[in-house]
Amino acid sequence: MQIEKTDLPDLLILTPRRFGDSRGWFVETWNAARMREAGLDLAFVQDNHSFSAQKGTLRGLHYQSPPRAQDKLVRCSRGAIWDVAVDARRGSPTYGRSVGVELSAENGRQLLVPKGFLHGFVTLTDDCEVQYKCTDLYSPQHDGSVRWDSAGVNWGFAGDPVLSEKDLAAPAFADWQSPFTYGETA
Ligand SMILES: Cc1cn([C@H]2C[C@H](O)[C@@H](COP(=O)(O)OP(=O)(O)O[C@H]3O[C@H](C)C(=O)[C@H](O)[C@H]3O)O2)c(=O)[nH]c1=O
Repeated sequence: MQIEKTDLPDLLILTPRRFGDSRGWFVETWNAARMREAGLDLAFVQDNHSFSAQKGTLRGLHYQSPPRAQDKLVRCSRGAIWDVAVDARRGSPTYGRSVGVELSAENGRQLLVPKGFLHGFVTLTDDCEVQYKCTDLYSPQHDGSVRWDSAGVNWGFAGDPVLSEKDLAAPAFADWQSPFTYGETA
């Protein structure tokens, strides 16, 4: 598994090895032992899978607040997305900074989004499928959003995205009180 650092120290890009042959390819999209070997000992408890029909669909920026914060391991299994994480940990030297990376069925890259980061993506193709593992179960009362266009994120996307009502109504980053503190496991 290839591990790449990003401009945000705790945000990593993982690319598991693909075994190609005349039929196509095979990949272990997640392997607990391999993650542990890499010092990434995360206990995932829920798998999510979303389908977005239209290019330009934007889901985010989302989080679950402590004590139900989630680490996420995100991949795109059909089409392509611009996947984004924003450091929302108060006191972090990179607070408010974001990183975006293209995840696609073709490149097989995965973004590891730690607790304390807002997460979102915009689809770069029609018919996009995104799958991600979470280290805590869904908890609606801890589920929160911040407006997609309020955290200085470069989405690499012009025009109006397709948004849910919830995301349209989300507070701006500047008006939002982050529940995360740097150095505390959320
Ligand atoms: C997240 C979630 C949602 N749901 C239900 C609740 C709603 O009835 C429906 C759609 O939920 P939502 O509009 O929050 O889905 P997304 O906009 O894709 O939200 C996700 O998108 C961004 C990119 C994330 O990182 C989060 O995992 C998550 O917030 O699925 C569940 O039953 N379980 C879940 O874990």
